[in-house]
Formats: sequence, C-alpha cells, structure tokens
Amino acid sequence: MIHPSVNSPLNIDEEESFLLKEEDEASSEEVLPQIMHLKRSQWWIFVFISIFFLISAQAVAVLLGRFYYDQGGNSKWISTLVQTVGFPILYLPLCLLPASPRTSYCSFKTLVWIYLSLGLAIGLDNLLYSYGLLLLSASAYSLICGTQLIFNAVFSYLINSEKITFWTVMSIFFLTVSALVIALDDDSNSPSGGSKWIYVIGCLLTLLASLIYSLQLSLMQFSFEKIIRKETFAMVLEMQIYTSLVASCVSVIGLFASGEWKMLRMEMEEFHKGHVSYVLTLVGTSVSWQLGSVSAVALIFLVSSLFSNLIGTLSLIVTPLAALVVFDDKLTVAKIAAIIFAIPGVAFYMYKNYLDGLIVERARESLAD
Ligand SMILES: Nc1nc2[nH]cnc2c(=O)[nH]1
Repeated sequence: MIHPSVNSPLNIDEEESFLLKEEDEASSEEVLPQIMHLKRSQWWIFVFISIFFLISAQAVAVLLGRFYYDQGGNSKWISTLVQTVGFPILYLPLCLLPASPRTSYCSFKTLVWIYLSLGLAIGLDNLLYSYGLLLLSASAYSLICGTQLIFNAVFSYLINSEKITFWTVMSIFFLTVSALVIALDDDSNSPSGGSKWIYVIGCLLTLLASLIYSLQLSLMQFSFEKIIRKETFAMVLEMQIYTSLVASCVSVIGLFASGEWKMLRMEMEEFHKGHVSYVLTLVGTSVSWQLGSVSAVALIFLVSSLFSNLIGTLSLIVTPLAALVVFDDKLTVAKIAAIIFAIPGVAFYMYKNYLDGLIVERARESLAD
C-alpha cells in the first residue's frame, strides 16, 4: 500500500516505528518509489482523480452494456471481451510517463506468473459478471455484488494483514445497506423471465464472481506490496495492460470455441440503431471499462484493494441514478435512500485513511526532532 496505512494491530508507537522501518528499507535498497515523492496533498489529488474515473467510467460502461443488450446484442463473450480489450489505449500514457529505473524486486518469470494468474481470474470474473447481468435484474445483481465488500475485508485481513478498524466495519456496513436498498427496489423485471432455477443459477454465478473479484483485488495489492515492490505509475499501467491482455485472450478463445462469433455479423445487421451505432457502442464500452479498471488498479496501488472495491461498489449504486437520465428510469425513494447510506460508507473509509496519514506524519516529525 502506497498510502502509509496501519496493517497490524500494534499500538501507536509500534505502528510509527513499523511504518518508518518500511520506508527506511525502501530507501536503503535504493528503489525509492516514485510515489514516495508525492506530497500528502498530491496523494489526495491522485486518489480523487482515480475515484472520479472509477465511478464515472464504470457507470458509463455498465449503461453502454445495457444499451447493447437493449438494442438486440446478445453475445456473452463479446460482453466479456469488451471489459478488457481496450487495453492498447493505455500504451499512450505509458509512453508519456518519464522513464523509471527498471529495477524490480522480482524476476521476469515471476511477473509473467502474476500477470497470467491474475489475467485468468479477471477473464473468469468478467464472464461470470456478464452472465450475472444477463440472468438477474439489476437490483438483485447489486445486492449480491454488495457481498464483495465482506469477501474483500476477509481476504484483506488474511492476505494483506489489513487491520479491520471500527471505521472499516462502519464503511462496509453502510455500503452493504446501500446496495441492499437498491436491490429491494426491484422495479425492473428479471431478465430470467421469472424462472426460479435460472434466478438461483444467476445468484450463484454472481456470488462466485464477487468472491473471485475480491480475491483478485487482494492478490493484486499483495503483488504490488510484497512481490513487485516497484511502486511507480508505470507499474500500475503495466499491471492493467498485461492482465487485460491475458483476459482478452481467454475471451477470444471463448468467443470462437462457443461458436458465438458466427452470430456477430447478424447481430450487427439486426442492431436496432444500425451498424455504426453497434461498433461505437462496443468501442465506447471497451474504452470506458479500461478507464474504470485502470482507476481501480490505481486505487489499490494508492490506498488498498478494499478501498478500490468500496468505490467500485459505490459506482454500482450510482449507476441506477445515471440510468434515470439516460434510460428515463424512475426516481424512487429507495434510490435516494441508497445514496444517503452510501455517503457515510465512503466517508468513514476516507476518514480511516486520514487517521493513518496522521500517524505517519507524526512519526516523521518525531524522527526529525
Ligand atoms: N465481480 C465483479 N467484477 C467486476 N468487474 C468490474 N467491476 C466488478 C465488480 O464490481 N464485481
């Protein structure tokens, strides 16, 4: 975690020395992370930019995905592929970033294993995510996705030794209640057409997607902190590019193996808004997913996997509000209540980060004295 957070149940003095020791180790080994040069105000600016892009880009991606299905699109593998295939656009910022020393703590072979395993997990999660959206109503889907915060808290504790504080628990509680309120506001018909078995399968697949997604975010944080330990923005982009490359290969194989590719020409011809709109919808969805995903990875890097997941879940809550404008959906009391619950949910975790930051600043000051 780049933002100096408190990961173990230590008292304040122990926490300070623990955090300072981590910084000392980093500088003594001459791999002073680019991000360590960030001032606290700069760090907050990067966090807010990432939050903005994660919420807005993911909401646009989900709405465009819904537009694709509404206008006659039907391919699960295309829906899965567009979640990762836009990765080449990230080469542009990667080339523009100042060159950083290539020194990394892990070998090329280890990096390949990390990208391969995380990429496979992302590919599987994206497929399950597409099935979930297809089989469940948006609200039932949000309800089950709310569980990913609880899974993430458990994985963060087990894998990243993240201390679960009072503020973390409050934050998870409010955001889970918020997702629950959206879910109970079931004003959309289930795409499963009321079949009980399809509904149960949809719930199980979405639950599995939530578990895989939470595990994948926690493992990404573990890779950044404990294996790669090369804390530069280029590393964030590389992580997103190469895991997306692997996940896109999985989707392309699925597209051909399932035979869905044969339907694509017909799908394009029968798309209600025409060919150009079909292509633009898919391109727009791909770009939005990339912006959303790279922001999610940036938040893991800057804060933690749990925070990234919290903001992703907030985006899930914001999306029905965006649908009010785009699809003329109804504004219900539940939607307003969901937002009211979501605000303290995010605020509590931000406050936790603020407290963690204070501890580090105090530690730095006492070292300087
Ligand atoms: N399971 C799951 N996959 C995702 N991919 C992008 N966002 C999400 C999410 O919130 N849940």
